[in-house]
Amino acid sequence: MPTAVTPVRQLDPHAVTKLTEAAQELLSAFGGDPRSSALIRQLPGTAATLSAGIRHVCRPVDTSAGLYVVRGIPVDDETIGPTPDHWSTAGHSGAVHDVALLLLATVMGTPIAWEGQQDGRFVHNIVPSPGHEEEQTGASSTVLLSPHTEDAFHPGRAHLLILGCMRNHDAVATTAASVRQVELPSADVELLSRPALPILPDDAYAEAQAYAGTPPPVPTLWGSPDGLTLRFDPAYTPLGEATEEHRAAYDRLAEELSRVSVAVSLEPGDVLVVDNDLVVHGRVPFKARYDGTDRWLKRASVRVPGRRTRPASEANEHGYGQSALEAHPS
Ligand SMILES: O=C(O)CCC(=O)C(=O)O
Ligand SMILES: [Fe+2]
Repeated sequence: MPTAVTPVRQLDPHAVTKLTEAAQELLSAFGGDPRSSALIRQLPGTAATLSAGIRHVCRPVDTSAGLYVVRGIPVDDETIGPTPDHWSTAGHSGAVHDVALLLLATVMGTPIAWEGQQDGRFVHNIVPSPGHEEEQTGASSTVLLSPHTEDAFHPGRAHLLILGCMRNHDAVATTAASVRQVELPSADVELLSRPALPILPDDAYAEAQAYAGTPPPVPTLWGSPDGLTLRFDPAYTPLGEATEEHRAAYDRLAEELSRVSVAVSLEPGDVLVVDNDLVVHGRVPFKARYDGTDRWLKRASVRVPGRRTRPASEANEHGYGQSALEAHPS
């Protein structure tokens, strides 16, 4: 896999100071709790005070790679404390980074959360957890986290996925592959644009997995007015139910995604922004230490109002009984 030539957008020191101060002020005003609903309500007001420089850095993706890294935010390895060994024990650790991430997310669109995931938090902690090593979720480690669209099972999934790096001593790479860089015969694109198979809720959504409704078949590719987009999660797609022809086309897409895949090894302070309609992401395997020094990411999800990257038919999907909560009305 080639090492990423990732577009990097550098924040100037002035912008970083402003962002960090704004995050700190918000946090102090709401008792140090980044989950405070009053703090979440205040995000648009505070985000509106951020500089034109930050707004420019947070502009939409502008290359076929479909992603970028925002660089320049300092992370103090001491202050953030040890890496938690489960999202549920993260408490307020690294809270100022939660708020900074939410401010950037609010400049880009509307942050969303899921009641059924990480207790409804708007910022998830992605850490390796004992007992979850081999899952296809953010908590795994020893297995390859295969390339996927985030929350692919759901029509309300994020347009943008944001991963903020707190710690990554072993330079464990996130992988990313853009559909805008694959080369596929038009017959494959046509076939994969038909709704043939459902995408089932992933292991991070226990409640949705128990949903009784019939899983709706969804297209894998879609020629949107803004270009080709994808919705892809092979680990949760019942490929055995597809025709041989369909499966072969799906496999060719997977191979192409693997061919164009890049490895992005995040450094503390890096904020990776992935366009979830263009890019599938995953992670290479690694060995967790469980000694407080493990890799630690913070994740936010964003809806971008007015986007035309999804087929209209998605509006009829039940979403397995899950719904996303928006941080503020879009
Ligand atoms: O750990 C990573 O780099 C990515 C994990 C992942 O798939 C996610 O956070 O959505
Ligand atoms: Fe993911």
